[in-house]
Amino acid sequence: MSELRLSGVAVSRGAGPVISDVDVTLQKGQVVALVGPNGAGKTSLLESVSGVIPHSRGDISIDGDSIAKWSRVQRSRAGIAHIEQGRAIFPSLTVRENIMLTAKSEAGVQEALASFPELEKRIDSQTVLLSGGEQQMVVLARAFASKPKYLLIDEMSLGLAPVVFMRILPVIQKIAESGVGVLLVEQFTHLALGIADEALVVSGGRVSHPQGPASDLEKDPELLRTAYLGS
Ligand SMILES: Nc1ncnc2c1ncn2[C@@H]1O[C@H](COP(=O)(O)OP(=O)(O)OP(=O)(O)O)[C@@H](O)[C@H]1O
Repeated sequence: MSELRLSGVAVSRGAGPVISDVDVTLQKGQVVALVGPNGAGKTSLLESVSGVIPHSRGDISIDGDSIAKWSRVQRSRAGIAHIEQGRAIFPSLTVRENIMLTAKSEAGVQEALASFPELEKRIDSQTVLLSGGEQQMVVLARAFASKPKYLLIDEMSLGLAPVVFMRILPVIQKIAESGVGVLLVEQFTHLALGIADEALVVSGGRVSHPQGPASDLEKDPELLRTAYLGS
């Protein structure tokens, strides 16, 4: 089965677990939104999947193989890409040079650019000269050029106006349609639910609404509010 699976995962930081008992299944081509209030443990969870920090309980597997003991590099080679919070670009490099870091060849850059037409005209600009939204496109293009199977995205909208982020969302959707499983952590909950196939809510270090159709939460503000409150 081609899927990234978290089963009963807990992640500890310092004194004890910041998030526990999380089950997530992410299939290729699917967008799963992981939403919840600040401090709920979303970033910690993504970090435990890509191997930035270890998980303390449960199991994480891809395509049926446990990756619990794998290093960050092994997970990345197996196809897990992680866009961490903040604009992780190299500002003094051009857009082409940034994408080349993962694409490795000019053909790979061209292939990535086909999904990011907005970047084509800026390809030889220094990335620092781009707008915040364009810089996030570069971050996405670089992740896409690494040909991930699973892409973890942590709050790409930070520092962006919703209207700017709304230009990025269809690109994330297109990446998923190309066969990548996307686990999306996003502060603009409704925008994330709008492109997600499935969603779960975490609150107070627990899953307060288990993974299910994103439309259930999108259409029912009371259900979403209750889940955010953690009850
Ligand atoms: N490096 C760290 N060391 C110790 N505790 C941390 C560390 N990073 C986060 N925490 C704590 O872990 C808990 C979960 O934080 P985390 O950033 O994972 O949540 P989040 O849901 O992503 O929140 P936000 O939306 O604000 O980023 C918080 O109580 C936070 O204070």
